[in-house]
Amino acid sequence: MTATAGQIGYLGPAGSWTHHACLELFGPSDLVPMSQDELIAAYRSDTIDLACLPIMTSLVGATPFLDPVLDLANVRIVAEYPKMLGYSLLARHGTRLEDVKEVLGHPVAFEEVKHWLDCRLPQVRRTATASSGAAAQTVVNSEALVKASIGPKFGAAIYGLASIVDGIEEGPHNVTRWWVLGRDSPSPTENDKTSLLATVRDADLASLLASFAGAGVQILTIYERPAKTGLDRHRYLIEVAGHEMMNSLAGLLCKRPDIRVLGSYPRRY
Ligand SMILES: O=C(O)C(=O)Cc1ccccc1
Repeated sequence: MTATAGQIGYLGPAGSWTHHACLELFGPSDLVPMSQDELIAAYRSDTIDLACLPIMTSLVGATPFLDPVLDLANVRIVAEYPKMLGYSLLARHGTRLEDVKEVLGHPVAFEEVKHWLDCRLPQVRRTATASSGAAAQTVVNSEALVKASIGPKFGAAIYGLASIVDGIEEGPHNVTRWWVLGRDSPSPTENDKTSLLATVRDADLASLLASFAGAGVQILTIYERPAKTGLDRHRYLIEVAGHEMMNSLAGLLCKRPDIRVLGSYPRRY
């Protein structure tokens, strides 16, 4: 799928959780479904204005989308979007639960419904797909009434499927967090968050953290990610309260040019 400037790329196809998030955030106009690689490439080459990706969930932690975003040389996070997800099992009309021989879904989705699948469909084959939308699309194109997909219920309306069981997620605590990537950080508000990236040797981690405390910058959370250059060095996604224009944070960033700003945006949780 190609896109022109002015459009919003999302992990597609239609019926994915990311489609669902984008409909809530932006409405239906200008949304362009893409694969993960297409989305990253389109954002990098400026052929879309915004890119929406799920980067972590409260059950699974970092998703496979986080590191490719952190790998981008130029990235601006312009919004975050947290959402509690309720999963459904979708199948072609006429399929009964006892007919299902194969369940399709995104690997992250499988972890979020693992408990239900282990209890109710323990013998059924689990097949990974690129998204919940791709899973629903495969099910609607299948011949026999033996496949089902896991994902948002609205996929049933999009593909003419039936929702045969709702509420199969492990919950009610499973929240997914999306980032919207754009070009310019939004102006400061009363309640912002800034995402930072630093790669340091393990021996230098304590002094990195001390520099935040010394500047009076409140760390909200730290995600350790592989630096990919050896075992004794890690990449840290550090999220702090406030906007990058805030004096305390701006002062810290002046003193520590090794800390990269990924974006400042209104804090949603
Ligand atoms: O598979 C999808 O529909 C996605 O958009 C990715 C995803 C998978 C699981 C939880 C949240 C997002």
